[in-house]
Amino acid sequence: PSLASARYGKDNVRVYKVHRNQETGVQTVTEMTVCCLLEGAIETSYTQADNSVVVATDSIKNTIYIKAKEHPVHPPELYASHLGQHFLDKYAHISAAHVKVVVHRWTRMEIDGKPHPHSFYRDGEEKRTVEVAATRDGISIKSGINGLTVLKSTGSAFHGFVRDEYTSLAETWDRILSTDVDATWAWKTFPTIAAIEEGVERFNAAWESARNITMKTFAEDESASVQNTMYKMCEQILEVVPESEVIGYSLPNKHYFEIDLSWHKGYKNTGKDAEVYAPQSGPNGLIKCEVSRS
Ligand SMILES: O=c1[nH]c(=O)c2nn[nH]c2[nH]1
Repeated sequence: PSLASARYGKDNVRVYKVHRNQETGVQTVTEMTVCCLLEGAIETSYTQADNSVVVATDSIKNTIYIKAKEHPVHPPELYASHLGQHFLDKYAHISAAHVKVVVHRWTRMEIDGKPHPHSFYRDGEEKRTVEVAATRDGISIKSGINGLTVLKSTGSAFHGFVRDEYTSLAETWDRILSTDVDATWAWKTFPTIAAIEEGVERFNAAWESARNITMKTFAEDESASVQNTMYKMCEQILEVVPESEVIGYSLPNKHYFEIDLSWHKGYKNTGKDAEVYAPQSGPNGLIKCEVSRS
């Protein structure tokens, strides 16, 4: 047997960092969960119990905190790139560092109509994500939004699909559409950290654009299907984020079933009279796509 692939490191490293503006007293917080895995000339640690090539996962965990102290943690793309590049610079036998950063929401409270200097709340379990692969050929970055749960009560249809002896689903011109948005945008590979720092504002701008495009398209599109609506989102993000190369979406179709209540005093609760629905935990549709620039 031979080792086909190997990477190891520390997962679920929770990091919090505060920035204190001494002049204004305004404090800003970032909370993230980090996974950092290393690849390289580490085969003998698996095949021959040779630990001399192992940067301990505990040391990797320490490095995650130290790099958060040394570098900005926002935008997460910059922090993840600094963290990944560190392992290439420090350990000649490491060929790649794979860093995943999941940023949690701490939205500043507005108290009596004013932003509070040091109080925040979790307005949703939506996450901002970054996956970085730092290699000696450059740094590839995939940014994303995960767990943004949305629903529209109309403006969604699904008809004209294959109808055969396996089909029981009724066609609809007016249905609820709900999903948990998992969107990603992969950047052109950056040759160096310097190239990333040059124009670093691109990352926050892209996240804002992707989030706004997702919500606006979801809300305004007279959706013919999840497939077509998500494709429209991809087209727009490619256009608005010129350095993006591939846009991906993975959208569960979280069904809300009509409930026929006609057995009870002839209640009308289906079709255009439907008001009370049964939200389904599963099964759910799952619609995926990746759209590239060319
Ligand atoms: O938007 C949808 N796409 C599908 O492929 C599908 N299949 N059942 N319902 C569906 N809704």
